[in-house]
Amino acid sequence: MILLIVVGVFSAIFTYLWRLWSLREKRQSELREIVARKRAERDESVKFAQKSAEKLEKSKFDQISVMSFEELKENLQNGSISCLEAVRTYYQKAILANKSTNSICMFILESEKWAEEWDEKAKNQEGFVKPPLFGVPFSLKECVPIKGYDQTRGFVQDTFRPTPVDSVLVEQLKLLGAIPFCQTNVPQSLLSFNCSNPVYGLTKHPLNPERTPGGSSGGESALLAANGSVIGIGGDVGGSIRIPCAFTGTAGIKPSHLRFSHRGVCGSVPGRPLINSNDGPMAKDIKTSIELLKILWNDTWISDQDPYVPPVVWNEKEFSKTSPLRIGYYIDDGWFTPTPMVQRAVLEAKEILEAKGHILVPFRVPNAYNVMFMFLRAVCVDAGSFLSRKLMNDIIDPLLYTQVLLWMIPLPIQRLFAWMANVFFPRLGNIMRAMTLNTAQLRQTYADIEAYRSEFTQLMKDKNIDALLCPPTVTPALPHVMASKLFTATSYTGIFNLLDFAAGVVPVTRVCKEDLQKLEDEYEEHDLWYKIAKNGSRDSLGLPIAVQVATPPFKEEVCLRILRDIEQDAKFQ
Ligand SMILES: CCCCCCCC/C=C\CCCCCCCC(=O)NCC(=O)O
Repeated sequence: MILLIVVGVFSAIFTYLWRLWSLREKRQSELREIVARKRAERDESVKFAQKSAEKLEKSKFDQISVMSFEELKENLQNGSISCLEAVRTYYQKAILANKSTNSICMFILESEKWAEEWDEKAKNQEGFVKPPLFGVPFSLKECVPIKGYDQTRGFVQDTFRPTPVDSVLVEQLKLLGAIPFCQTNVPQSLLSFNCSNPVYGLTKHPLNPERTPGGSSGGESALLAANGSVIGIGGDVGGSIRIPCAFTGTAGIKPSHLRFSHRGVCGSVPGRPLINSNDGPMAKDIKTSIELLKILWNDTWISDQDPYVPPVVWNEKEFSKTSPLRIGYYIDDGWFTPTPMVQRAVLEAKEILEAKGHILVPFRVPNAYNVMFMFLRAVCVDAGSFLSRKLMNDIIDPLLYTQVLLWMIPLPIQRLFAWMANVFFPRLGNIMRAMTLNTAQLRQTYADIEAYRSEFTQLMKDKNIDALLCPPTVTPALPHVMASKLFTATSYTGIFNLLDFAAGVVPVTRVCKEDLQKLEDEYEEHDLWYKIAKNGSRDSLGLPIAVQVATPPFKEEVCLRILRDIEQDAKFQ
């Protein structure tokens, strides 16, 4: 009798598990079919762009392909090249860049027609005045809403659900004459700084296919670095513009969150009120982003569309001041010591700024140990359950396994691990306590973030500091698999989302032999994360290294002025 009951219970459990497994397998095979359809659609879009590009004369391609953003704009304005020629040139350049990087999700098929329409207006419409970005092609991170295209964020379940309207930023760029011509790749969920997802695959660093171009705007950074685009739009919740730029030697800025509209913009986790994200420009240099932002913030068009955006226009007076600034700098935030190459870059940028007359003073990040804790708790507002649920209903990208595994551990067990980890790996212990257990804890963290914002900005005021200079992350571009394991290296970028500062990066130098020697001799492996950082930084000779500049909200012009000052004299090539 007992035996029968035992056998019955076991077979019931087995049947239940078997059904669950079969359902999952069925779902996975449906998802794989969807991926195949989406990839076929992408291949078609590449063919379309290739066919269109072939219609462009080689001499025109050679002429346009070497133009900077400024030159492109000028030549389109004076009519020596047409919008269609510019777009076709960038189809060709992007296809080439995509071959080595896999950075493109989709070409925007209407871009050819939009270019023709602008050319037609310029030719035949009486009294037509060319808008300032007339015919300039630009690329878009896949999650930036553009009408008629998916924003999957790397989730298979979100394919074939095209968005019905453009984001305010895309609408503005189009009105100003710019032509969105392709969407670029992201990591699944966006909450990572590698760049891989089951829909579009793995994006590779243009200088080393074994390494990541960063994330989550990694398709943008790879495409720009491989000369496939002249300007792109990325998005940043914890470093997603700045880390990809730093890894690939490109430049970009995340403005404070109220300088652009957020209407219809879908980030990684919706509903995280105190970790403020923004879209922002990315390009080969900061000069290009400055030119673009001057145009976008020329008037109050954005706040006329979206009353939540204050009517703050470009402050040329602030940008073109020549008086010296007081800049706080640090090479270590007290949470994660950067590798020697990253520290050297900050010191070199400091010298450049001092040579330009600015005053650099050491700055210590207050309460650094708590910043990453607050950041993670306030990003994963629901202890990761929104993302876990989405991921469980999808094909999970292998590069996300570490993160997913951590989220899957039940909260009480996370706390138990935290207690044990405190003994041999205190930083992990700190992080394992980060997921919130209840709304009271979350409310307290919001209160702590608000208090931290006050403390931080007061400290800057007391020390009379206008801006901060610091590393953007801990290492050069990492091998693909290491990025999601080192998610706590986002302390350098995440802090400025938590503070809602403007923050941008410019490349300053490249990894040299002395850096690698110092890495071996001096960089200590206090725990597993340091070990990964050290390992990931080996064999990185020649990879770009950037610095980060941050300023309080609505001081983007000061941030850009400093980034420009660094860019002008940095010996980065
Ligand atoms: C038991 C502890 C579990 C901790 C698990 C944490 C898993 C990692 C979660 C977040 C990592 C934070 C990385 C931040 C990268 C930010 C990238 C970004 O800016 N994305 C843009 C966007 O989200 O829209």
